[in-house]
Amino acid sequence: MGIEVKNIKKRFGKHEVLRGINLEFVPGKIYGLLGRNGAGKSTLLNIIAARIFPTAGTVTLDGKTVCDDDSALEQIYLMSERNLYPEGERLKKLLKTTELLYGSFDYTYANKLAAEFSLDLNQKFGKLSTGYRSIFKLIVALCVPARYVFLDEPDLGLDANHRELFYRELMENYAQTHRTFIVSTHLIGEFANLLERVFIIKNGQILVAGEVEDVLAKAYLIAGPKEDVCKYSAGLNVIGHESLGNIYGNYVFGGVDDERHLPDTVSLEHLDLQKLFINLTNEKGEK
Ligand SMILES: Nc1ncnc2c1ncn2[C@@H]1O[C@H](COP(=O)(O)OP(=O)(O)OP(=O)(O)O)[C@@H](O)[C@H]1O
Repeated sequence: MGIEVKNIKKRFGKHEVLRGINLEFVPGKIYGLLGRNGAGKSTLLNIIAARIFPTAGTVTLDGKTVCDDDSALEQIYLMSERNLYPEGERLKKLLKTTELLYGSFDYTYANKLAAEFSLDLNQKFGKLSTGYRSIFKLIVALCVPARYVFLDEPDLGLDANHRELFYRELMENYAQTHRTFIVSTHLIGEFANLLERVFIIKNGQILVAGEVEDVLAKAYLIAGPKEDVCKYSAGLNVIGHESLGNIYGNYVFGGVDDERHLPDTVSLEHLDLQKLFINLTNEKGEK
């Protein structure tokens, strides 16, 4: 069961941002939702959390339409990249409001996290720096009882030390609760090892969906002298290339058949998630 997103379309005026998105989030996994700036990630997450309505399509949780069903809606929490909290409100009061909305809230855990991140919960939200706004929103996201937690750019403004701490806390929370986390981020390199499944969104559609391991198993860099590389890559799905001096490289997605003879001059290695993402989404003018 889990969350099923079926044929979601979203138009802002003439701009068709989402063009028939289909995806599924099953319980107990960590997902990455990746896409370039303006690809439509936040729009999609806002639709899933019923904050905005789609032009077409449905979102269900265990078969119940999320926007019509309060019991389904309270199982979903979206940490937005936008700051939706009143600037003049104290953080403690904002935690109370969250508790009222979600029925319960883990204050012991929130206090522990606040101490770890050196966040004073007596402060007003408007007084926080960009990084501390993210930290506060992350604490809320980790302490609400929702089964599906969507994190939209959770790393916004976090320094390297706080990012490490956040990754650690996220994994610890995941190990203990087996909730589903869906992370939309541009820090692909840092998140790659934490993600189990990935969706790559491009031009308002899902371009790649699957287990990170399976996706990367199909992604290669073929490198060597240009002529040999091009000969070896003939007929493969070449998604990009690069040259460094005499060495030429083709990026390939979709696998390499075993029958091909690899010349001694050519090397074949797997790509990491960030390199694959860059090459799949590189076209100028496309998102
Ligand atoms: N309320 C709105 N009215 C009009 N256009 C909108 C609105 N919200 C989003 N858009 C447009 O939809 C497109 C997708 O925006 P969205 O914020 O979903 O992208 P994103 O993938 O989250 O981008 P980023 O990584 O830069 O945050 C953009 O072109 C944006 O300008």
